[in-house]
Amino acid sequence: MSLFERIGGAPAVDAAVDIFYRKVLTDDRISHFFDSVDMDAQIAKQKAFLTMAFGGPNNYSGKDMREAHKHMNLTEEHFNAVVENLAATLTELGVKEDDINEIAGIAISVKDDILNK
Ligand code: HEM
Repeated sequence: MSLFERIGGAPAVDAAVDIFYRKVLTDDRISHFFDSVDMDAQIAKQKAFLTMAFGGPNNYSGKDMREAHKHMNLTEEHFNAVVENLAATLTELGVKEDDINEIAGIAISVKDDILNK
């Protein structure tokens, strides 16, 4: 069973991304990055991206991670804040610790791209 199926499929990813961005937008460390972002579009892209990253159906047609974040001057602290908000969201939704660790590992695997290193 894929990670996508284990955590509860599309309804679980939908719930997770909605709660995740609510947290991000109230997190002073990172909310400013989203000031002029169309959040409905962002939420849709993130749902498609995470679905693909978790081994679900691949309908992601957005930018690759390096291209998407290139001009933001993101630091390790920004990256860690995002992962923290994602892990807190998954914990709230009752996702098992092993699965959260696997998801954190996926996030870390794209870290150098996100930070443009
Ligand atoms: C594991 C880490 C991350 C993942 C998987 C991720 C994923 C994505 C995806 C899929 C997009 C849409 C790309 C597109 O427009 O086609 C995006 C855009 C964006 N990301 Fe991330 N991201 C991550 C980390 C971060 C961090 C650390 C920040 C800032 C704190 C950030 C801020 C943004 C912003 C502001 C956009 C919108 C760009 C725009 O529409 O102008 N992301 N991200």
